[in-house]
Amino acid sequence: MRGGPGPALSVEGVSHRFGAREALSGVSLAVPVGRFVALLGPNGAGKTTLFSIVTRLYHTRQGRVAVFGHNLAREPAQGLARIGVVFQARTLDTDLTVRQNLLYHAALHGLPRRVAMGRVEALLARVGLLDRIDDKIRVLSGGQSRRVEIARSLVHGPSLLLLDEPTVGLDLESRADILATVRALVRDEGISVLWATHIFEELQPDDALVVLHRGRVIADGTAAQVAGGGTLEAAFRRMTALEKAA
Ligand SMILES: Nc1ncnc2c1ncn2[C@@H]1O[C@H](COP(=O)(O)OP(=O)(O)OP(=O)(O)O)[C@@H](O)[C@H]1O
Repeated sequence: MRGGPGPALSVEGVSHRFGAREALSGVSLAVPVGRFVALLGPNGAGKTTLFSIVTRLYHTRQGRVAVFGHNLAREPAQGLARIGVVFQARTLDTDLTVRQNLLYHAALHGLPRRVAMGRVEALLARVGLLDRIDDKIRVLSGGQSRRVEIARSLVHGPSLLLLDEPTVGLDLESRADILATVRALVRDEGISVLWATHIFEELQPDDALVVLHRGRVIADGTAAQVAGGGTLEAAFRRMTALEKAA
């Protein structure tokens, strides 16, 4: 089932501290159903902390997070079942094959093996890696491993995909490839996506964009609106300079 009440992801007034350090301060954003939303912020902006809250790795004490209308504080299982995640750090077992990694993930989600086998093959075809299904992860390139992680994140049939800087460390071609794969999931399958990045060039003018800086949302709109007629990078520098001066 896709859709349901409310946006795919709704974050309202979320704050988080690590001791004295405030990593997030009153962050609100939404990922509408079937949209690609970019969360743009430099290192340390709070992107990973936000992902950790949305995936319930960290407990939210302040604010509210809802996934397809399920408040994660009250209905965590229903909300989390709809989420697929590609973490910033690599999380595949390099000594197992592509197939074994994905089947293992499917088993963790309680999928019957026969259903899982079919789904794994379909997803690998989707990310262009069906011919590598019996290769060990260790022989794949960085970009190919990322595509396997994207396939794995979809094995349990989520409708909201969270990707935390999935293109970091990849060459230009692999970056473009990963981005195209994810945009196709949005366009063809109606998956809702929150894509965290610090790379301005990954955005298209009509992408929905949330700019995070030092734990606060400093801009929200389409990339073209936020860029304000210039480049996104120039707009970002202007906004953060204004903040420093304030
Ligand atoms: N476990 C932790 N303990 C203490 N401080 C932390 C912890 N995790 C993150 N922080 C701090 O919280 C702030 C936000 O970090 P976070 O990793 O969320 O940012 P980010 O936008 O994901 O950055 P990056 O692009 O480098 O991953 C930073 O100041 C960071 O040093």
